[in-house]
This record gives sequence, structure tokens and C-alpha cells, in this order.
Amino acid sequence: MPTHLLEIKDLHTYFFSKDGVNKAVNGVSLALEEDSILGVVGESGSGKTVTALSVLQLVPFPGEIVKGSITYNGRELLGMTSEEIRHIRGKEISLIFQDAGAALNPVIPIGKQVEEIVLEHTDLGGRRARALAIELLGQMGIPDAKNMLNRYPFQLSGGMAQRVLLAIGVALKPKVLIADEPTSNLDVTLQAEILHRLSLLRKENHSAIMLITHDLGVVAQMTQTVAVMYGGTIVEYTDTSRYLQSPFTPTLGRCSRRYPAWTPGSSH
Ligand SMILES: Nc1ncnc2c1ncn2[C@@H]1O[C@H](COP(=O)(O)OP(=O)(O)OP(=O)(O)O)[C@@H](O)[C@H]1O
Repeated sequence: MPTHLLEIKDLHTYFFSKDGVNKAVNGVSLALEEDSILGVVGESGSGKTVTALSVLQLVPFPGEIVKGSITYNGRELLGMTSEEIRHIRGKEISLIFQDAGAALNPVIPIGKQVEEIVLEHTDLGGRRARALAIELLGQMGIPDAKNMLNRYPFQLSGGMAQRVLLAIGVALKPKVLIADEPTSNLDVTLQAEILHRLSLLRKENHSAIMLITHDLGVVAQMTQTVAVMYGGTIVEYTDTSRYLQSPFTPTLGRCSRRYPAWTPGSSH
């Protein structure tokens, strides 16, 4: 029996403004199994990123999780204090975003940013954490990692920044990794490298990965299951092979077909 590592049930995350309520995520249910990759696809604005942010309570103001349940290894995450969430973030559940430049702290050298997560979650001392940071950055293909430690994010190319973010994301071999378009806007070589790293994490650590992407090739290569989002809900949840054969596949990013609402247990 596969184990649900992360389970999202009936999640509702809304944005409140003076113009009204944007129901960005409106009843999403999905599960991540150990040693597998779930692809999440759907047109722009369908709620993929907000779903990902909800998992670690990172939804920005004026967004709010109004209803639902998110469990990790059976433990409810919603309602946890920020201190409790901080213990889980990075070590148990890690997030990687598309815009590495924005995700990295602009005023802290990159080496320190990698070291910080190691220091926070392990017993390693400063020197060993630094050594591990160099090793991780090197593994991610950052040349001369030792001398790169003192660089600031703005001194890196987009590709390099994405490698740093990946190093931080996989540093502690998280059991759950949520990767939000980790390879878009990157050249083909780096894209392949990053996908390889994600596959390794799954293979060596039996991690569960939620991979948000617009790229059908990535879906085909990496995932076993696909959830299609539309208008804040999941409208299709199926095996990747079936999804790729499906005549009802929306044009990714330009969904033109209105789906009936998908509910857990329904077959389409
Ligand atoms: N910070 C925010 N403030 C207000 N509304 C937001 C905010 N972030 C997202 N939204 C809204 O939430 C909805 C879902 O957005 P989300 O970013 O999750 O879509 P997405 O499927 O990830 O799109 P994309 O593929 O373009 O990344 C959209 O209507 C968006 O405008």
C-alpha cells in the first residue's frame, strides 16, 4: 500500500480585497505518496502556486486559508505555530520556486543561506556546515563553489541562482519537495540537470515530489500521476500515461474547455 506522505483535503485559500473575494484555491484535494512524483498542471492563475504556498503557510497577505486540512505523515499542518512550521520547512518539506532571484534573500551571501538551513536543522557546527554548503553547491554544478560562498544573489545569473535554490531545497533530503516550475526559463542543459537532481532525491530518499509545470515533456518524463487544475479546483486526477493519451487534455496555459468539478473518488 502506498503511504500518503502529504495529504491535502478540501483546501480553500482565498484572497480578500475591497473588490471582493478571489477564491484562488477552492476545494483542492490531493495526496503525495512516498517515492513518487505528482505533476500539477493547469492554465495560468488556476491556483497551482497558491496550493503549494498553502502547504507551509506561506500564502501572502491578503490571502488566507479559510478551510481544509493538510497533513504530513498524519500530522495536521494547518493551525501549527510558525515555530512548528519552521521545524518542518526545509527538513521535512521543502519548496523550490521558479523565481530563484526573488526566493533568495538579497542581503545575505548565498553560502550563508545554504549554511543557515543546515545549522538550523542539524547538529553540525559552523565549519562542517560550511563544508557541506560547498559540497552541495558543487553538486549542483556551481563551479568554484568555495569562492562563490560570499557572492550575493544579485551577482549570480538566473541559472546560478536556481542552482543555489535547489541546493537549499535538497540540502536536508526532505521527504516532501514541492517544486513550482523549477525549470522554466532555464537552458536545456540546466533543465535536464535539475530534473536529474529531483529524480535522485526521489530514488535515494524515497521522497514525494509535487512538480508544478507547464511542460508536457517534463510531465511525461518525470511524473506518475497528474492533477489538472482549473479555476481553483482539480478537474482531472489520473495516471500520467492516461493523461497523456486523454483527448480532453487542455492546451496547457490556454485551457479552453470548461471542466465539470472533480471530486475525490470520481473517475475522470
Ligand atoms: N499575492 C496575491 N494577491 C492577490 N491575489 C493573488 C496573489 N497571488 C495569487 N493570487 C491570485 O490567485 C489565483 C491563483 O494564482 P496562482 O499563482 O496560484 O496560479 P498558478 O496556477 O500558479 O498560475 P501560473 O501558472 O501563472 O503560475 C490567481 O487569480 C491570482 O491572481
